[in-house]
Amino acid sequence: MASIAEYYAGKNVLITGATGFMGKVLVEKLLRSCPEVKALYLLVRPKAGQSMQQRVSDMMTCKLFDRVREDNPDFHQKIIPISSELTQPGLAISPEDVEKLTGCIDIVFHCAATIRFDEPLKHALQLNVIATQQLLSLAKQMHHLEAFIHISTAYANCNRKHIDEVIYPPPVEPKKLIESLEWMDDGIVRDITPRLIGDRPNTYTYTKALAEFVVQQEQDKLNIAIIRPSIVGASWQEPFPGWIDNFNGPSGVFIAAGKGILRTMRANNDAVADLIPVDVVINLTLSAGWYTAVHKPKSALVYNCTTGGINPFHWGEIGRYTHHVMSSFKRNPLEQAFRRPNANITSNYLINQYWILVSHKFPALIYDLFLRLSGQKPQMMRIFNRLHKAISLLEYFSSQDWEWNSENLNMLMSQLTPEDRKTFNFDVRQLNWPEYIENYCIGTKKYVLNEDMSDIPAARQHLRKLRNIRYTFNTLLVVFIWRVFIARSQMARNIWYFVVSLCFKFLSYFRASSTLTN
Ligand SMILES: CCCCC/C=C\C/C=C\CCCCCCCC(=O)SCCNC(=O)CCNC(=O)[C@H](O)C(C)(C)COP(=O)(O)OP(=O)(O)OC[C@H]1O[C@@H](n2cnc3c(N)ncnc32)[C@H](O)[C@@H]1OP(=O)(O)O
Ligand SMILES: NC(=O)C1=CN([C@@H]2O[C@H](COP(=O)(O)OP(=O)(O)OC[C@H]3O[C@@H](n4cnc5c(N)ncnc54)[C@H](OP(=O)(O)O)[C@@H]3O)[C@@H](O)[C@H]2O)C=CC1
Repeated sequence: MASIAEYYAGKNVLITGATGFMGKVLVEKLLRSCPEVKALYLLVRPKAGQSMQQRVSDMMTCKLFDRVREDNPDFHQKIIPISSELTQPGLAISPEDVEKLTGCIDIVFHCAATIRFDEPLKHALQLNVIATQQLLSLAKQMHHLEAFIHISTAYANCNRKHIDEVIYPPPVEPKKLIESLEWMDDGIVRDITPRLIGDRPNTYTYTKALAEFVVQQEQDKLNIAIIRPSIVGASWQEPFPGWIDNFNGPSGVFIAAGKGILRTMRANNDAVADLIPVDVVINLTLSAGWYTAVHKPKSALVYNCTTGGINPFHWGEIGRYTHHVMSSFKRNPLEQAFRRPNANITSNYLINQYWILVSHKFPALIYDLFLRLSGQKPQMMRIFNRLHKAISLLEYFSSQDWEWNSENLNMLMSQLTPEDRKTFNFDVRQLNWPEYIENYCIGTKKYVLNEDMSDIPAARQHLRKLRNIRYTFNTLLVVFIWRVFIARSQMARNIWYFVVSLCFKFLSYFRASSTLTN
């Protein structure tokens, strides 16, 4: 039987969401580990004044592609951008491109989605469900299609505690919902959204669940697999450790903590932090593509791609044992930190609120006052308000535990040759969490914030300065409080005089004894 790389040799692959975090890693891995792949057709839209060609060219200059560039400097010849806006009818693909795609595509990877937790329902539905439906219609017209791989999320069914590798009945029939929302204006949709999403926390998980159902409806006509990753984090090994390019999920939290902005967060210390490295997800995705095309399972296979049941890591291990995120950022500090990194995790609402007041709002207020007095625009309170909004949306995921079944993932691993198991490694039993978190933190510094590692001595110096400012501030605060206290209490005054006279006596004694010895 063909190995994975042999299977992809000569194949034309269609990828949506290639400019996104996971899409880029998928493109890179295909080019690097399946060098005989014929062509990658990427559905890309123009964005922020850049044409789709410009965006794809920029993407290929990214450091992520360094290894591919070394192996094959002409790799860009295999990349064919296709203009497409997924929220438009027919995905806004030109008739000529539709003809080209239907004539040549062998396998589809559908990664594109809106992953925002606060996305208005209509837009999330348009992109995550309707676009998936349209892509499936296009896929059905493809003459040689062998597999359709849909990227979902392990949290699509987060209203359940135990999640099997099955497609659960949708909360509502997608077609009916689409029809009903069509005539409603945005205000009405916003008002009824909480009732519609029910026990799910946001429109993202709700629409991803609907998308799974839409995909399942096509399982008789197409060879389908669904990949459900949990919280996708920086790369573990490939193409190099710690690659990450966004603020989503834990990355933004780590950065905010490293910058000394985030000092407290609500999470259940004992709950599993189900992080999964992006390279693991992509290795599983490519393996599932191979298996689906070669073995053509009778019905769509779902692969829960999680770590909790295999190699668990807990939120408490990030927060409580300071050798992880905090110590990593002390060893490799971020530039221009607001305060020294020192974040704590608590599951207690009141304690968290207390620390938000003392460690977030109070310093922000003082800093903004300082900015105002020095003629600058206050900004810290605004930053904290945004941080609190983001954190409140993440807390749902950091405060609970889920249990995912991973039978299909294990079955797939057993089907791989020993060589493929190494090249397309998705065995997270070997993942060393402290090392992974350290590389993750360094990755946020290098690839998200684009900070130079050679600036670390200056960043350390800045942290020392912050520590001295803190000591000075604390001393002044104690003296101030004491002075206020002294002004109001005779007993405090007596204690103060006693301490001062004791110090005075000690100094005189010290001076006298040093005069004698001289
Ligand atoms: C030290 C102890 C730490 C312990 C805790 C660690 C981890 C956190 C806990 C839980 C993580 C759970 C994650 C669950 C994931 C579920 C899995 C999934 O299936 S999907 C994908 C996950 N999706 C997301 O993570 C998206 C979440 N984000 C959003 O929904 C939105 O970004 C938002 C939070 C609602 C904020 O929206 P807003 O409009 O205010 O901002 P923008 O997103 O438009 O961003 C504007 C601008 O700011 C930059 N940005 C974004 N976030 C941050 C940040 N945290 N810090 C700094 N800067 C940030 C962003 O890049 C934009 O910049 P620019 O305009 O230049 O592009
Ligand atoms: N990141 C995570 O933690 C997790 C992600 N997932 C799933 O993985 C998949 C990929 O996520 P991730 O890479 O992190 O997401 P990103 O937000 O990084 O990427 C989203 C991709 O979708 C594309 N896209 C969005 N809207 C449109 C549109 N209207 N037309 C064309 N393309 C569009 C984006 O293109 P553009 O650059 O033009 O905006 C981008 O390429 C998603 O399906 C997500 O649900 C699942 C679990 C966890």
